[in-house]
Amino acid sequence: MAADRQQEEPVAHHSSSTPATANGQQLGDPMIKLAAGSDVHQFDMEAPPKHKMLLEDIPPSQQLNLRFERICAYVNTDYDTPGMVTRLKRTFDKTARAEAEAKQKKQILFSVTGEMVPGEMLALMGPSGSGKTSLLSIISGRAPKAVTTSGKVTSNGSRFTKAAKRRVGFVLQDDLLYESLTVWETLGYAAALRLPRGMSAAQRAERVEAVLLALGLSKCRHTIIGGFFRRGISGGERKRVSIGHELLINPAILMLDEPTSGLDSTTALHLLVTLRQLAQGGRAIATTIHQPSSRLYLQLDTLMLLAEGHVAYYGKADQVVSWFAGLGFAMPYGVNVADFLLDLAQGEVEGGDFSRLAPAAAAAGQQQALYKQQQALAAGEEGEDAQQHDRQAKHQQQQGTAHGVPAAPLSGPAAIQALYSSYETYKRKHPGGFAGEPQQLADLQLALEPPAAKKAAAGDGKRRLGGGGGSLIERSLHKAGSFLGLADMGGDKAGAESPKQHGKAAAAAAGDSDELSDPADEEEGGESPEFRRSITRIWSRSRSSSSLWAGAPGDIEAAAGAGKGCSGQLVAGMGLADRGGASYSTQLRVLLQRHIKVKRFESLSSQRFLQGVIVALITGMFWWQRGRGGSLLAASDVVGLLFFELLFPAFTALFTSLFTFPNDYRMLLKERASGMYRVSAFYVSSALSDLPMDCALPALFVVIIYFMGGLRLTAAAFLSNLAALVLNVLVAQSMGLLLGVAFMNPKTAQTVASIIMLGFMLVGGYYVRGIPAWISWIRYLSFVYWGFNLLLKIEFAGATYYSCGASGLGSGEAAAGPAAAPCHSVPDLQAALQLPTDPNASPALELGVLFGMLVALRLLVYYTLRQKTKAA
Ligand SMILES: Nc1ncnc2c1ncn2[C@@H]1O[C@H](COP(=O)(O)OP(=O)(O)OP(=O)(O)O)[C@@H](O)[C@H]1O
Repeated sequence: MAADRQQEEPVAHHSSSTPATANGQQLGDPMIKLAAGSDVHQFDMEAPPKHKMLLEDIPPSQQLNLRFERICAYVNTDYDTPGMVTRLKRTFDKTARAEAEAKQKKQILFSVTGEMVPGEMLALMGPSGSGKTSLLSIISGRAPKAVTTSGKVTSNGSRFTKAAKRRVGFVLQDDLLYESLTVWETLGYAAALRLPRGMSAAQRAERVEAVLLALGLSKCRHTIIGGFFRRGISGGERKRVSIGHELLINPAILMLDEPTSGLDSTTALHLLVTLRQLAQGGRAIATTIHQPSSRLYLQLDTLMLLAEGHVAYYGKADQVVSWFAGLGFAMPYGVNVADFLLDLAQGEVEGGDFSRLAPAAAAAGQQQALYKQQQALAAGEEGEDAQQHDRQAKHQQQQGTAHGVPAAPLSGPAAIQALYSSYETYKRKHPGGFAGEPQQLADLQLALEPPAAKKAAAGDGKRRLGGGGGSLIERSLHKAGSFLGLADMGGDKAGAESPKQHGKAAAAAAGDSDELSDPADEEEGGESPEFRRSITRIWSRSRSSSSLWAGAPGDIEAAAGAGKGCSGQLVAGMGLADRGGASYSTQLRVLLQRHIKVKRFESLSSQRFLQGVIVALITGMFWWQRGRGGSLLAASDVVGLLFFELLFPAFTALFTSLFTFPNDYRMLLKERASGMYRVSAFYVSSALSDLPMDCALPALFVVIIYFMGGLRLTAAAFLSNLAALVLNVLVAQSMGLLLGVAFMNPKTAQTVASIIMLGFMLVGGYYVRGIPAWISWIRYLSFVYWGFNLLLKIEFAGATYYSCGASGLGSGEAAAGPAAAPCHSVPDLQAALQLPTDPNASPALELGVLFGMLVALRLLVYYTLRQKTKAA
């Protein structure tokens, strides 16, 4: 195929040849532009010459051939009831656990085998829900844990190692990018994290430039990605940035999930042209694609059509029409090939020639035909319908002799089954199961056709490939004709043919036009990279196929586990990709910078500041200079002030941090899957990036209320108060992070957090003093309790307060003092104010417990985050 493309290069002069038309479409132009390598770039406004545009080719020695064998996948048919109760039940109740395990599994992929070959673009097509995304995520090692898989994935015939996985670029269906970063920043940070540590900053910048150029993103390099609230780059540009993110590492394998969805057809074409060029540079590319236009379809090399999780076709993209025509499903005239394929895979196309179909397919057809007959009889068909039915019955007698089945057109589930059964039959006879090479197509005829036809087909197979002659562009146009349902690119007969005739003619045309060139021709001009690539491809295909299909046909079924053709083993070596190229310190630095940049538009920070200042001012007004009073009454108010000073910043920090990891979780999973950094680097940098704000807010709060409230006026007391508050805030924040990461659902986390905080507040030592002994231990779990005790010690240690007047609290405390009778100093402040701790005792215990809590919670957060990323 690569060799074919090489031949297609020097054909610019053919651009003046008569463009063929089908359905009013100009066929010639796109083909000619695509075939003529240099003209391709006229699609791109800012495209530089080709040699500059693309990343460096992958040398043959570094190319990767990814083979996936007998991939099966299962999911639960029933959803998991979310929530803590279910989880607790599962943990402690054996029956509930058994029930959960026994939940019925639905098979979504059925023994799918194929390969990604360097130099080729494999398209996964199929109706929605046919399993395209699942297959792609399984072979890339990114399948969610909820999907049970079996089968085998190998690269270059060996285990798909972590090192090999690092060379895989995977573009998700949804573009997962930070909205507040610019295009340049997005790619720049990714380059800093993903490229080998040996690369200099200048080399990395060069790589980013190359990617920007290759994807036509230079113009929007300084535009932010944007999102719902802040407009940024366009949808097409977003998609290209996502692809660029993966291209940075110059991957040997690139997988893309629906890269063209949401794009207009021209932008989608630009994208596929670029992808095709990247493939030609020695990369193996696989992409799921929904409904490509004819122009887009022409970019595809290999096609795997999935129908309800089964392979209905796997082979050359330009042979698919003839393949299905050969099975009796002719493409109607004027239909886009992609539409036709999707209709087929959904059983929307009537057809099926039982004399050629596999026994299983024929059986399905037989059932359907019998059913139809019964229905027709029951309905008492009359007139034209009855005659037609009669004609069909006669036709069945003539055609259906091969398998002894009636021949009525198939549709619906029977047609789908017929399609994949036929492919499975073919696969058993053909190592590797790759359809569409001319010789194999000839074999298909031999395998499926009645004996009389075999002789002629065998004769055809002996014809010298390429004997049909004609220029490359003619052959290319011929191919286009077969895609679009034209039997003859001259266009004189095509329009007049019936769909059935047309299908057969298309089959013949495609068989003629897709002939491999003689390798000797290629060697005339020396061994070109394209030629080497094609050799690699052929070598790798033959090698892998021999290892795969060494057993006799039917071995797969014999080895079946839970499903047909499934080994029942988990896919080997499907762990996360290895670490990224950057050193740990670089990861920390780059992630820290990125975290800070990502928050550049966060109005939350200024809102939190404003909120803190206003609340502090109100508090200061209410407690205005109460700390200066010296009376027991003033001391009592100060206790309240200290408790509030502690609670407010702790609450704010805890509830804000609940969102930290749930917001970043998907990004973390995506980037971890690419091995960009360690979870710990992400975690530490995230915590560090929050630190300035976490310290600045309580500091501001403390400064305002400390002096307005008239608390102890010594530097040591002020700084200690501030430090204690920051420590407490960090503990509260860690608790918020833990709840956030444990539930990953901010709503649930909020509910749990409010219960916990309320509990901690109540047992904190201010509201309830006489907690029943059996439950009083709970306060030791409360960081509020320890923080409050610490603040009390800082404020009241060694201080003298006076009890004045009959109440013992006094009201004229401003003038109070030893001289103001009847005031007297209070010997035991703890007893007088019912404090939870002795203010004169050492604060070491409180400090130790709070530090311990901080460390323990942070470790727990890290552990939980790791577990979550592993389990995802
Ligand atoms: N984790 C899961 N839990 C339950 N069902 C799942 C899960 N993942 C996939 N499926 C089911 O598997 C089938 C294939 O899904 P998949 O997303 O692979 O299809 P698709 O061909 O990519 O569809 P689309 O084109 O709409 O993206 C669907 O029926 C889907 O509902």
